Amino acid sequence: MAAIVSVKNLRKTYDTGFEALKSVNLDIEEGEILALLGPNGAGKTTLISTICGITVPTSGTVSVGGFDTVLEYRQARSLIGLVPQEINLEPFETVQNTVAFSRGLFGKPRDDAKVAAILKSLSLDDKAKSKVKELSGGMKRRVLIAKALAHEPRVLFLDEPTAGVDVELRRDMWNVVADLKATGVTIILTTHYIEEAEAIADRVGVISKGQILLVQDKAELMSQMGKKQLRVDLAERATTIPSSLSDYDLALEKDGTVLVYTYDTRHERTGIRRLLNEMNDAGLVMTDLQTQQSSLEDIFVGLVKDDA
Ligand SMILES: Nc1ncnc2c1ncn2[C@@H]1O[C@H](COP(=O)(O)OP(=O)(O)OP(=O)(O)O)[C@@H](O)[C@H]1O
Repeated sequence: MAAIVSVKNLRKTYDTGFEALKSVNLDIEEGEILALLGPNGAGKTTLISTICGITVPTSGTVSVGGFDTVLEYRQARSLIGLVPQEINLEPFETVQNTVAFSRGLFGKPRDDAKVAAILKSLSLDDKAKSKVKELSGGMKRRVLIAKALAHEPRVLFLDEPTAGVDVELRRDMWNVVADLKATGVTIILTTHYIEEAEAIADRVGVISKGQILLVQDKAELMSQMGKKQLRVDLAERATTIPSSLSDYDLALEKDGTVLVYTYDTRHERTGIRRLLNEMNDAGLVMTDLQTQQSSLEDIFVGLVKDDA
């Protein structure tokens, strides 16, 4: 698949001297959902607003649909829809006008049918004539998305779309995002919530302290999640792993006093019983054992901690 957004060596240092982005490189494929995960202050909003051309980069380039976001701002910006973190709607305006007005801002001709279709796709058709202030929080979030889609962008950025919303509304938003993807829109969302990335992303990027630490296919990350470890305390320190145990994914830790066996929980047989027998045959005496599961959360926390 071709990259619709290409970020090259992007740096952003704010006037305060704070380096919010440190040479970020990222390609976003057309039609994918990419979730950018990161702790508070990691630089997620800075990255999104720089890609969208709202924040000017200190150096580096961003292209969207082949257009440079600084040199060809208008063309690039017309391909982008941005759903901000904060609800920034005009309370006394109707839903329909809010969306139609936003379309006009991008120089698109008036098209009532198009606006109606966008509202319908977000189940807002029966609210078209309602004033924004009359809507529930969930409906307002849908209006924000409708507004961002008004000029028919090809790439939609959602900055923390479910921050502070209840579980039901979060799931509702996930369905909205999945429906949008089905229409061919490329979606980039930032989130604090690991389960959100798990639920909807095709790829997951982890950002910390202004750097992208990893961008990986979610299924691959999930397969790492499926890994479990058995940690066996040994009665005596071992210097090498006996060759009779070479079929197992084993490592020695804690100066040879702990043998760690990594296995895939999705396999029907873990091989633990056989391993313990074979360890016994090889003369390795165990004094205790524990198992631990690595999760996306562990991977994420580990990455962010290593970066500290
Ligand atoms: N206009 C600004 N001037 C100076 N520093 C800024 C500015 N905007 C953001 N920062 C700093 O840059 C860092 C990254 O902020 P950013 O909002 O991009 O992070 P984030 O990952 O989106 O965080 P959150 O999840 O809390 O929204 C933070 O330390 C923030 O204080």
